[in-house]
Amino acid sequence: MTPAKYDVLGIGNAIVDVIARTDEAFLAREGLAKGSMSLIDEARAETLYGMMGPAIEASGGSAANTLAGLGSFGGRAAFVGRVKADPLGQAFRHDITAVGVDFDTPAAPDGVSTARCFVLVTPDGERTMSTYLGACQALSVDDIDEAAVKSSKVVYLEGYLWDPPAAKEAFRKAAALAHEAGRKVALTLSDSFCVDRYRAEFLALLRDGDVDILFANDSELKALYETGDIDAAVEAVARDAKLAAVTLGAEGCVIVQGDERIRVPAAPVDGEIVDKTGAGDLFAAGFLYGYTNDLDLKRAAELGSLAAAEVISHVGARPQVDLRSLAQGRGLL
Ligand SMILES: OC[C@H]1O[C@H](O)[C@H](O)[C@@H]1O
Repeated sequence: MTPAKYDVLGIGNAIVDVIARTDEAFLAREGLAKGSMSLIDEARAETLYGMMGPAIEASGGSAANTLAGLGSFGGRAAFVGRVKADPLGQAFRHDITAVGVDFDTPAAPDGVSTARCFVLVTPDGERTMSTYLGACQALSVDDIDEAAVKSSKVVYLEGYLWDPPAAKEAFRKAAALAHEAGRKVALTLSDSFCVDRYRAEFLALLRDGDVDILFANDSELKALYETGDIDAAVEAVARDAKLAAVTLGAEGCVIVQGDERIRVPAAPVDGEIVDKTGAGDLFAAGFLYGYTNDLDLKRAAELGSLAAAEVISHVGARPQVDLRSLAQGRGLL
């Protein structure tokens, strides 16, 4: 196999987050299920924005957050996703390339605007997201660069890609190309409601061997197997997935490979939990950095836990410190 250019090539929705604090009463009034991601249209996006308190805008998007984290660890990453040639699209491109991630997907010159995710953060740090997909809906198979995919150790795909109509074909093409080249395919389940929408397809991807590494949090995994029992869900995923990294919030994580279970505690958070947005994305960043740089699974999970703890200590889903230095300071690299 030829040497890889990238550790990870990620394909995902290119989104700018609009983040504001809120309270439980607002969520209830607006019919928003706490902790979930729901899709909204442009009219609803404008209404919601009008009702939100003071907000900050910051680049987001689940897979993009993961790649930004991977870059911060010193990994080599590329992103595929669609923005429009508008100010938010330019900001998204600036932020991801500024952390060293290659992003060559051209911006759509016209049509709907760059995607926005309205992130409402309650006092307990939980985030509730409403996403207007905008320009992401134009992502298609034509955006998949065969050479880049084949030259990446891992192709990382977000479950949210099942929402924009043409993106799942891009997803399937990238996965097939990666396997043709002897590379690995990773999938994050993204959100328990997303799992509810596409459960059968996600299970088929696992059972057909289209996915080599699965990322899920406890609610996503329980949704996948339609059980309230996380231990039962872990045993089920052990049968279906070659390798799974399951995050369990304050309980840390468990890495599942055949009969092996590697449990790693949550890393301590510096101060209080401010905003849980991006916790799973940054866990995946650390894990994939370790995995693609030949560290053992336990160390990879420790890097994931460290990155997740950093991102929930502040507002926004991208790291605010150099993760490589942080990991070196903790003796993990
Ligand atoms: O996982 C968090 C991300 O999901 C949504 O896609 C938001 O953009 C946010 O940054």
